[in-house]
Amino acid sequence: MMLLKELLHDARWRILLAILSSALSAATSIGLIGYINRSLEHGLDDIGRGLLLFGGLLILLFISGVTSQWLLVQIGHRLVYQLRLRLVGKVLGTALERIERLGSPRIYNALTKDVTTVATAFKQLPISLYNGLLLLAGLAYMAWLSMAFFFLTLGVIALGVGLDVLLGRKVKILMQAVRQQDDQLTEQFEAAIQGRCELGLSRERRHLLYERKLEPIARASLDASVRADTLWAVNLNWTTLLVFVLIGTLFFLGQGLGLLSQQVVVGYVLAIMFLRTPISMILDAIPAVIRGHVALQAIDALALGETVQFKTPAQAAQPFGELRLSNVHYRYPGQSDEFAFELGPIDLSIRRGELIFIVGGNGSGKSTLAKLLTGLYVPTSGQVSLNGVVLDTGTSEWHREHFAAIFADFYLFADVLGEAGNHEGLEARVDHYLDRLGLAHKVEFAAGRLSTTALSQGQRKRLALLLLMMEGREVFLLDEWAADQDPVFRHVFYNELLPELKAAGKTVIAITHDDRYFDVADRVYRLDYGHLVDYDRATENPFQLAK
Ligand SMILES: Nc1ncnc2c1ncn2[C@@H]1O[C@H](COP(=O)(O)OP(=O)(O)OP(=O)(O)O)[C@@H](O)[C@H]1O
Repeated sequence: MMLLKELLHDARWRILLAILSSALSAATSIGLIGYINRSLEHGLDDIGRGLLLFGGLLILLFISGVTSQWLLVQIGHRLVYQLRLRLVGKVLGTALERIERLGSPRIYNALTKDVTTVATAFKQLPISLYNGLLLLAGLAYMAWLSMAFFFLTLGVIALGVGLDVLLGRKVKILMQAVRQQDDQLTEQFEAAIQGRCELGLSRERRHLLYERKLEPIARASLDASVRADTLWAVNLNWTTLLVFVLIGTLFFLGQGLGLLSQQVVVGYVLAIMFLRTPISMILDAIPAVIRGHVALQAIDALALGETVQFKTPAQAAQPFGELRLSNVHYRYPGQSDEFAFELGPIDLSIRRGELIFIVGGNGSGKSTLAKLLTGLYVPTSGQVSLNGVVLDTGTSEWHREHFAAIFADFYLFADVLGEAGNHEGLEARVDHYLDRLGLAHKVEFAAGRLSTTALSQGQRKRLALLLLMMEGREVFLLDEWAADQDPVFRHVFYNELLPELKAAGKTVIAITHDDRYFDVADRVYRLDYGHLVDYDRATENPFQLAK
């Protein structure tokens, strides 16, 4: 909700102007009805003056209506634009642990579905505001016609609103369920797309996904949606019924019992018939507004961080000197049971220009350690410091500025960025590395972009290495980079590229299992279920550790 409040605050002047022009438009509409009613009752004394007044009111109605709608439409679309940008900004500014915990389906749904739902709701708000003002003007006119009957009208309205509130609550609960089911559905959609090879091979797995996972969630979502819309349809018909109850009472009191004058009856009937449209438009808008509210709650529940800042950190990245870990422990958030993985205690110091290898079995904590070293995770206890500056939420961006990494689940961007954050003057170096990495025949570099990223896994990793070389960071972290390379290229990597990086003053931390090349490293460490120990190249074999 904070996000919406901020955005509404930014648009407060536009909103005020829109309310004023909507009020003018609504007052003019009611003025026109009053004028017609008065003319029916008293006749027209002066046709010229009457036409002028009627024409003037029509022009005012047109101008104020168009102005209010123009302003309100702008507010609605701007809100979508700002909401999208702020939300992506917040995702970019949120700690990696939180993003990993939320999972991609929830974030995708917030960025795509929730933003659109909030937008749809917000686009209803201006229309409802306009219709609400019309309704108020109509009620004021009714009160002026007959105060006694106006109180009766208020009683009928209270009956209508009472059911609205009651059903609105029920509808909201159903819509919250539908929203949760949306996340579960997106999870299954993701499985259907990402698991296409496995699903293509296994009829049983397709059956499981379609019949036992997807279909029950889709059906529950269908049932809840139908129930919500049916409840609201009942409400709409109840309102129509109340409108006719009001008109019937009016005729009974006026024509039957003679308690109301002809002018009051005709005025009321005209006003009620006129107000039927704004009333039904408001009621039509309510489900969309409830959905918008549910979507905003879903966005809030993500508990994203602050919007990312694109300006350079106050402290500029300085030459890398030393990375030090002192008594570092790390536990994944929310993991507290006895089976939870814990990294640490870890004490380690890595100095400029060193080539460090880390080995260890599956699940021993190598990737977790890599994220701690690069500042993507903040330790649960103990200290990580770079050039003596302790890593915390305030310094983590500055810390990260020193690193470039290729993780096991890396994403390959097609845009190439140099040290200055653009692609100017990179052509010769990119072409040189495309050639060295054996990709010159497959990939071209033009206008700052690689011509393709649709390559084999080993080739994609080579392109990732090229991007990393261009960024000019001081410390490289490579998580099992060579695992997907052929023997020839593995040799080039360990015997040519790594020594070249070291000679250029770069610091390289490589997670690897390639014991044939361990002699290239200055130091080799072994991770043993979260504990870091020195690895003895003379006596140990990394593959025994994986047992
Ligand atoms: N996002 C996460 N949330 C909770 N636990 C996690 C998460 N990621 C990893 N773990 C746990 O942390 C432990 C270490 O995982 P990590 O990925 O660091 O191991 P690794 O040594 O890199 O393994 P591998 O060689 O298989 O890549 C594992 O037991 C894993 O279950």
